[in-house]
Amino acid sequence: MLPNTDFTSTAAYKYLTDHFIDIAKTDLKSLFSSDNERFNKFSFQFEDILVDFSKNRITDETLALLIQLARECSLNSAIEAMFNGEKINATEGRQVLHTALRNRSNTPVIVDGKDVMPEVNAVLQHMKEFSDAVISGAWKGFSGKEITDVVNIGIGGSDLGPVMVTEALKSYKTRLNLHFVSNVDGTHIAETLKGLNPETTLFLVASKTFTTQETMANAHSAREWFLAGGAQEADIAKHFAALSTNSAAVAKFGIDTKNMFEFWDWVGGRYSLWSAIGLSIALSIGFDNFIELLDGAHAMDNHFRNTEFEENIPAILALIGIWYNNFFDAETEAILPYDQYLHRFAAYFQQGDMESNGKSTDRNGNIIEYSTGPIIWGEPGTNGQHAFYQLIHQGTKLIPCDFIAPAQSHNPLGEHHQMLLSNFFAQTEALMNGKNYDEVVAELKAAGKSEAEIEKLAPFKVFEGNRPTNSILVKMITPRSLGSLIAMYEHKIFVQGIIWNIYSFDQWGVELGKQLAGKILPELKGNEDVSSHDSSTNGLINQYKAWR
Ligand SMILES: O=P(O)(O)OC[C@H]1O[C@@](O)(CO)[C@@H](O)[C@@H]1O
Repeated sequence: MLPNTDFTSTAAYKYLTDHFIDIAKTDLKSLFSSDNERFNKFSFQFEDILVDFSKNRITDETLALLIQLARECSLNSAIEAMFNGEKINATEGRQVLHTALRNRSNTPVIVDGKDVMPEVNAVLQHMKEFSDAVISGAWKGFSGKEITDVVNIGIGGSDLGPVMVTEALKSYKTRLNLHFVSNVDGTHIAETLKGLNPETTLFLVASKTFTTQETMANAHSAREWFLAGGAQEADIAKHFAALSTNSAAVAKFGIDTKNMFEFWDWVGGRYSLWSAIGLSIALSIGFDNFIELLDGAHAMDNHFRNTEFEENIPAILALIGIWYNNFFDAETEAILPYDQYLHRFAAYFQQGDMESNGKSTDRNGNIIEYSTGPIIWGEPGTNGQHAFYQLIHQGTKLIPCDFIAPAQSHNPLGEHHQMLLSNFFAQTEALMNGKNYDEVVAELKAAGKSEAEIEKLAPFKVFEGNRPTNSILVKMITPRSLGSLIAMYEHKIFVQGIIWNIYSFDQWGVELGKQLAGKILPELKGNEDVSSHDSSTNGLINQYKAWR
């Protein structure tokens, strides 16, 4: 069982709350000027990943208290409960074992009395054989041609992870062209299928439940498109594979279960890219690179499980996040990758974080009185600088930011990478140091501005500074380092859920909308006006009917 501590009743929380004014009176500029060792003290290197959390509003005292908070919330026993396969996803009665999918040391992982590693490895072997065959061209379509295009049909955790990883690792791409269809909006599959050839297209229907409305609708449309292209029912086996836990539903759809890649209920959708859901990744970058991805995550798992919290990177990032979320009332966190290949990284963790910790009921079933999961958002740098950095620098909201960048680019073109990195380094420095009034006045004077102009303009050019950031510098984004980076954030999310005393691995909040959509869908069929809802919903539906 998970620990069940109300973190607001802990001694650490009480001390942090009672002394917040003093503890939070941290001026980053003075913290750095008074401690030459601050960077060395508040940064850790994990393999080829440097995590610099020194530009945060923390002191030794703050960090010690936050770590005490983690200990008072029995974080260690919670970590062991997860890795040991306890049913910590209590409302669904399931274990949480995405770590077993990348358990490259193959130590036994017992689920309901049975070591699951043999079946994990069997699926990996099946994924290897299949991806090798398709990539090599040995796998032929119904007209004898090799596959050129792979379409992954899935949504949420059956889409976001594969999209993010295949984009992030585009430099490792095989000859196959990967496409992703997720939205039930017909445009998504219509646009995707344009220009594809049924003879050389392979569909992966990715769905843990194999019941998700969007995915089933897209899969049926893909099937119709395929059969309309000259193929017979029997040819489906050569062009459709299923990634799911639900073999009965797969068979009912008409996919040969020999082409089914299984995973299990103890894998959460948003934690499933390491599973059969990662088949599109293996096809995109090759199976060996997919294994590298797993290796990197496994290395981070070992770090997280075996490192004291004082040097535990996911735990420290989690605790710093709680410091801002629960003591500074920050409501969002920005993930800002200075790497165009990582352009879907923040989107991935919108599901990863917000579907895990967007909860308001604690593990006792009581309504929570404190803040839990942050709003995750972000775009690659430098684009974000030309879109929303105004607010981050001079807005009224505190937005803790994670800046991520690779030291080495996969596209070393002229000075581009140095320009990118100069911005990466400058932004966190600017957010920390700001620019005070006197500095602004001096700058305007040097620019020849009159006293009147200076008096008018200066207030608008002041930067408060003291705005916190983490800097994550990766030697190069490789399958291994990306695997470690993803696992680092997964464990950060886990730690925060434990301390907030919530269940991070169910997602009941996605059900009500789906339920109501199921009721409205049949009402949209006929032409008669509807009156079964509130006046807004009735009005909208009836106007739709009038216009369609
Ligand atoms: O993989 P599947 O079962 O089709 O679910 C897709 C997604 O739908 C959810 O919103 C759950 O309903 C996400 O948690 C999940 O990743």
